[in-house]
Amino acid sequence: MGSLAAKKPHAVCIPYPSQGHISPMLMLAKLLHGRGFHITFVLTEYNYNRLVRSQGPEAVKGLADFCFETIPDGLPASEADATQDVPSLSDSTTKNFLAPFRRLIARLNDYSPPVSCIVSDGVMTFTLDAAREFGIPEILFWTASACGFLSYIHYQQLIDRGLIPLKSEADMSNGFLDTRVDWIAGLTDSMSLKDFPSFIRTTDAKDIMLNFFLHETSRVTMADAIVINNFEDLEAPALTSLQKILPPIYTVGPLSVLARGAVPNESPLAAITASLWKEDRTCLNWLDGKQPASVVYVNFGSITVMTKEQLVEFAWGLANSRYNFLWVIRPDLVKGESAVLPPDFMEEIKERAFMTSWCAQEELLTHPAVGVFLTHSGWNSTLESLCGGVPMICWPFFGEQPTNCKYSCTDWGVGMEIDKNVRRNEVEELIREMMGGENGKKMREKAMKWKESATKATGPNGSSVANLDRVVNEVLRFPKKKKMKFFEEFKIERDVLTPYIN
Ligand SMILES: O=c1ccn([C@@H]2O[C@H](COP(=O)(O)OP(=O)(O)O[C@H]3O[C@H](CO)[C@@H](O)[C@H](O)[C@H]3O)[C@@H](O)[C@H]2O)c(=O)[nH]1
Repeated sequence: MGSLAAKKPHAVCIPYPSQGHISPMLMLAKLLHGRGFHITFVLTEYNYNRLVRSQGPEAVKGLADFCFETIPDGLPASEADATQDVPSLSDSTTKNFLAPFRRLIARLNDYSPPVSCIVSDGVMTFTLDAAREFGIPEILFWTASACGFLSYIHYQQLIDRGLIPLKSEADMSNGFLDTRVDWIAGLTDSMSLKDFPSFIRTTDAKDIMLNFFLHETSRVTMADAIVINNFEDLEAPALTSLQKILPPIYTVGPLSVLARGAVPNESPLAAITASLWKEDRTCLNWLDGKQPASVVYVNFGSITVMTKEQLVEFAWGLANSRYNFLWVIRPDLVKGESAVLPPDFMEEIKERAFMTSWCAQEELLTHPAVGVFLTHSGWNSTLESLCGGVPMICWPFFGEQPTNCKYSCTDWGVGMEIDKNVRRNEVEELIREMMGGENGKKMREKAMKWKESATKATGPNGSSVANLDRVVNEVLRFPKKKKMKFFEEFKIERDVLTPYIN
């Protein structure tokens, strides 16, 4: 190993193994590479193979100083091009990932610049044990909203107050979820239980996802710093609260904007994308022929599933609105079956719709023809929509999506929610209101304001740029001695936690 290469800081970047986490981590990795880091990007074997199938072998070839490595995910082998079962995968990350991850770092230390820091997904905190063992700093990357993070962190308090787990299944629908939660500093006052990340909706104290988040959030305090895909103006109150209870937390987003132009077009890195499905780029050409703000864009991200009845309600709502629409239907969108739409619907919409199975969403949301985004409120989608100045119709599916939806519809003033039990009339009405009504106009203006704010944060002298430089210089390159006071400050009650783990 040449002496220059040996001196290069080496960051091992490891995302949680699903699309909504891999994409922003890849952007962060590219930004670190641009700041002089040797990068090892760790994928599960399953996702590595998917990336090769969707993008070709070039996608993972990398560069001499930007390498892809794999670890197994501990789940039964599969060649499917579908999102894995989230509870099984999450459970496996806590049980099966540490040993191969540790072996990978030891192996990397033998033949590349020694690993000098870890950049890990915020819900992959097993990596903190490896960082301790190798005596290197680690930052956690929280890929979702600050309001989502703050809500997850308070799961334990919801348990302590006897609010969760739910006492019976009836609590899901008898109004109990409307219970106000107005005692968490930094969360909007009108929060109720239904706005919390969805894993509280269980009667089982041993529920895998409830316990996964209790476990993960109890360990985040061990990190040297936390970075979040966000910008200061959007979530100031939640960020201020998080700052009081966590290690230093830095907003470094929206990464999709910050990463734009960070890699020169001629660099082989520019072509590397993390899309696990093959992108259909022809939809961008279809949009080119449409009037400004005249198209409804529909996409539910990489994990959402629905019943075929729900699919049909969305379909007729879209058709009856009479607007043009571009609908991305993932092959695994409908639970347990393929997504088949009625022939009369296909006939009805053939002149004014474009349907495909996966697209270059971030690019698409900056297209002037897009008027509204019908979304599941995943955090990347929400940010990409704000960065495109596009208001949203929200149909949250799970995780912190109800929290993102709540904020989109209230504090950020950019969204309207569709009832879980989706009906075609409601879809039609909301589309009409958003595309042609007074509310839609106001929300579009508000979304444009957030777009300006995001552009400012990621532009020259922007807060996200400055924050990224601070993390790089103060934490990753020249780490100070670890401060262990956070545990005491936050008072995580491990004894209370224990019964809920395992
Ligand atoms: O046709 C498509 C559909 C999606 N995407 C991209 O895929 C990502 C999807 O991410 P997101 O909108 O956050 O949705 P999920 O895939 O559902 O994301 C998971 O991860 C997010 C970040 O932690 C969480 O906010 C969500 O709740 C969680 O479900 C985005 O960058 C999209 O641009 C495409 O490029 N093309």
